[in-house]
Amino acid sequence: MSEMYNRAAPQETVDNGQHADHGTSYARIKQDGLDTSHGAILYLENITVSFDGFKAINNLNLDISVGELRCIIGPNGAGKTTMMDVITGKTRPTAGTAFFGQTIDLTRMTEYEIAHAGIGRKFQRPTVFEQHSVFENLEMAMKMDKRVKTTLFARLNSEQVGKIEEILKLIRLNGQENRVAGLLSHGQKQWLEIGMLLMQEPQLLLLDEPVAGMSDAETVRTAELLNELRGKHSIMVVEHDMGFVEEISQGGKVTVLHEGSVLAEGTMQQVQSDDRVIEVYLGR
Ligand SMILES: Nc1ncnc2c1ncn2[C@@H]1O[C@H](COP(=O)(O)OP(=O)(O)OP(=O)(O)O)[C@@H](O)[C@H]1O
Repeated sequence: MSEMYNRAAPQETVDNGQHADHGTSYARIKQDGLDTSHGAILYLENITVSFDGFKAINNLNLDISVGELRCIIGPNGAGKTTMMDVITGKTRPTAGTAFFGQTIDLTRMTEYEIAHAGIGRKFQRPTVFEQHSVFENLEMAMKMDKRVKTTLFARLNSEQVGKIEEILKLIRLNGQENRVAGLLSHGQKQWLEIGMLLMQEPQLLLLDEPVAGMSDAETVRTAELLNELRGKHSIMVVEHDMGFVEEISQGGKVTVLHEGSVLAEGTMQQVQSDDRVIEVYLGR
C-alpha cells in the first residue's frame, strides 16, 4: 500500500474540490475531488499512538472501502476511540500514516480541516441544540456547512426544505420537526445528531457507540436507519452491542481490535468463531 501514498504528495491544506450540489438527494456517495481511484476512502497504515510509552494503538493497519459500512468491535481499552481520534485529528499518531482517499494526509490537518474535508464524527453523547426545534437543528447544520452559500438568517429555498424533509423521514423524526430538541428521548437525540451530520453530506461518517443507552426499540430502529444508509455513505461504526453489530454488518467486514492492533477481520460469523477473539472476549 505504501506505493499508493507515494504517488501524490501529501497535502498541507484541505482543498478537495468539494462544492455544494443541492439539486440531488443526500443519498449518494459524494466523492467530488476526493481521489478514491483505488476503491478505498480511508487508509491507516502502521499507526502507533503512545501515551507516555504506553501504546494505545500499536502498528494498526486498516482500510475502509468507498460505500462500506464497517463495524469495529473490541474489548474496553482496545484503542477504538483513540483510532477515531487519529482519523479526526484529535490525536496525532506517534508513527504511521492516515490517508483520506489517495492524497489527503490526515496527520497533517487540524480537526476543523478534517471535518470540512468530509469526515463527520458522532460522539457517544448527543450534542444537539436543546433549545431549538428539530427542524431548526437540521437547518443550522445545513447552514454551518461551509460549502452551502447561505447565511444563518437567509430563507431556505424549496430544495433545501426538501432535503431537510428527506432527512427527517430517514431519522424517523418527521411529524416531530417542531418539537424542541431538548424534549426528545435519548435515542431521538442520537438520530437527530446523525441527521445533522448527514445534512453536511460527509464522505466518511464515524459513529462512536450509536446505540449506547438506547431502548431495545430505538436500537432496532437505529439498525434500520444504518441499513438504509448502507452503500450511500462510507461509514465506520464502533459498537459494543453485538446484536446490533450483527444486524448492521449483514455479511460485511467486522474488525476486532485488541491492544491497539487488528486481532481479526471478517464477517461477524467468522470473527465470532475465531479462537483468538473468543479468548479476548471471554478471558483466559
Ligand atoms: N490521553 C490518554 N492518556 C493516556 N492513556 C490513554 C489516553 N487515551 C486513551 N488511553 C488509554 O489507551 C487505551 C485505549 O483507550 P481507548 O479509549 O481508545 O479504548 P476503547 O477501545 O475506545 O475503549 P472503550 O471500549 O472502553 O471505549 C486505554 O488503555 C486507555 O486507558
